[in-house]
Amino acid sequence: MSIIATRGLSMRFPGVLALDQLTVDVEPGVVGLVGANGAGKSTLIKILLGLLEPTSGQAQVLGLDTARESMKIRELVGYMPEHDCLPPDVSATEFIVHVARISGLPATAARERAADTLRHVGLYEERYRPIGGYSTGMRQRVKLAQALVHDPKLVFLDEPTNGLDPAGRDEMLALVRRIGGQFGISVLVTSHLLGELERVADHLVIIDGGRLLRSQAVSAFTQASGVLAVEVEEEMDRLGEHLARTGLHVRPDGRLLLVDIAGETTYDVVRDSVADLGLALVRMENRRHRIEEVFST
Ligand SMILES: Nc1ncnc2c1ncn2[C@@H]1O[C@H](COP(=O)(O)OP(=O)(O)OP(=O)(O)O)[C@@H](O)[C@H]1O
Repeated sequence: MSIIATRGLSMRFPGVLALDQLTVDVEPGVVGLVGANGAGKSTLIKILLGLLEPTSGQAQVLGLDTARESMKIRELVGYMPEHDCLPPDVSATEFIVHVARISGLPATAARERAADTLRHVGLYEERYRPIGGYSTGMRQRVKLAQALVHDPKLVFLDEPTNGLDPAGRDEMLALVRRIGGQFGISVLVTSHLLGELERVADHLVIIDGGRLLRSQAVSAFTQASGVLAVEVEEEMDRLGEHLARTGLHVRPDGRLLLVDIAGETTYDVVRDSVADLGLALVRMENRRHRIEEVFST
């Protein structure tokens, strides 16, 4: 079953068409929603949650209609908004227990569930301190915890890496992956950085100006290219010249030699050349496309 299905979804704000006839179906897993700033990502999430009414078209989340069943959708879905408005004077524990109570858990269960959730998102001793003194990374974790505390089937994470330094981004992306893998919760995660979502998503939906550009499994973007990447310990140039003399197209790329595959014999030619020249082969592999390359062509 699709976790998200939209049909001809449009959203017009005064002077801006934020979504333009968007039709897309998404299967369970970690789904990356990619688009430049203003592409319509947050607008789509708000419609899916029933917070905004679309100008036209329909949408379903977990098989539920966003126009008629938004309360049921909110029971089953967690939402980490892009911007935060966390209360500065209470601790993460107090805040998350409060959110758990709002979602209907009794007091003891809410405390247990909040403690588990805060541990899962990587907040430990600091969870007893007031949120006002937290770093951006810690605030993002509190926002993530409030999206997860009611045990949703699906979470919408709107730009979870926003404002984080490279190490903080890596940690947040690892958490996103763990939510999808270890906890078995489907995730719709947005970013304006394609390379970021390429690392954690199973499927990518790419929008531009409110329109669907592509919706495709990450593996389909990164399928094998017709290029062999070869790395030798030393004398890469000598190997390159040797291969060029056999008629192969060769070019250096950092520590790698990229060889256009010209039939099945290419592997043998490279292997034999390395042996003939007495070089040490580090690796030889069929290069995979990087998604960014697919979009730059
Ligand atoms: N409530 C609103 N009123 C008017 N225009 C809006 C409103 N919300 C969004 N927009 C406009 O709709 C377009 C899409 O905005 P949206 O926030 O969905 O983009 P986004 O892809 O999430 O980008 P960002 O990451 O910058 O938030 C933008 O041009 C934005 O200015």
